[in-house]
Amino acid sequence: MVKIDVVSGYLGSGKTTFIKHLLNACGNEKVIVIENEFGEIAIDGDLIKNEGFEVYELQQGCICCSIRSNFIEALGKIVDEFEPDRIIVEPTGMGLLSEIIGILSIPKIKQISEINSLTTVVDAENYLEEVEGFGEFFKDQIKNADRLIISKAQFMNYQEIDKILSSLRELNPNSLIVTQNWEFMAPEEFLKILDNSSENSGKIYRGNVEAAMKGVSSIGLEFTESFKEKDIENIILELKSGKYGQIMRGKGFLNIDDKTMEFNYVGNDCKLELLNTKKDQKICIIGKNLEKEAVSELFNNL
Ligand SMILES: Nc1nc2c(ncn2[C@@H]2O[C@H](COP(=O)(O)OP(=O)(O)OP(=O)(O)O)[C@@H](O)[C@H]2O)c(=O)[nH]1
Repeated sequence: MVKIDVVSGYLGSGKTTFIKHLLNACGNEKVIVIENEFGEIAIDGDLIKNEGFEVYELQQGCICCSIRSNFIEALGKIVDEFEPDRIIVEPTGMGLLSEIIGILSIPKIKQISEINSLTTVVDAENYLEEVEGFGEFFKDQIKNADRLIISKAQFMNYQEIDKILSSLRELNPNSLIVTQNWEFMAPEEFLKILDNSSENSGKIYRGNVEAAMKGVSSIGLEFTESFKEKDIENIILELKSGKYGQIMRGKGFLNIDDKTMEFNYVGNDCKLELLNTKKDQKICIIGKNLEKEAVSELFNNL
């Protein structure tokens, strides 16, 4: 039986980062990662392929709803063709863990695989704010998990972490909760989190996300010309202003002053990190009431 590990979590919570740590401990296993992206431009798959791992990408919709059948087909195909020991599934940040559990429980999938772990990554820096507007997503992802992994805990103080912990415990009293700073964890510890047994209530909670999903869309942009640092700083300020809609996530690769940078917009903050490999320039932006044309002009009319 192929083990399936689902790594869910809200937009930008740290799912791909967690998976990258985890893969470093899977040396002797044949692992395939299924990456699901909400938008038409794939970013996470590139980040994992960069590290030399096998990735199967499913784009333009969530595997839990609009491209559910593609997910079922992909699982069958991966098991048949690659015979992996383990499949790690990263749903989109808007994915519903309840629906994914439902899919993994259909007889056709249960015959070839078994759920090993249901992890939800919780972003310590943004959780309390984001849960206000997107509570039903969080409830679905947190209540149905058997492991809750807190990311970016090192940036918070004890009182803030306590507040997050009591909120998580209220939603899910049984699950394992990990608050360690990832930078000090050995890769094997990440794997142990998934492979040691843990519990959840066994009841499936279905989030009612219709209201939270209203007006959410994404845009994918590709570029050939390099950017100047000053231009990107201005673009980030503009995106933060709210004039272009509520930016929920931005990610991708940009050439800035001849350097390849990873662009990461999470919460209301944006980070640019230097990459060692050259990349095609592309970004994906997800937002509520997104002014797509204006966003495109912002990047293209410099
Ligand atoms: N320092 C630090 N940064 C983190 C941690 N987890 C995530 N990040 C940063 O948070 C940003 C988003 O992380 P990703 O791993 O891409 O998040 P994601 O959940 O895969 O994002 P989506 O798939 O787009 O929803 C990146 O800039 C990461 O470097 C952490 O524990 N520590």
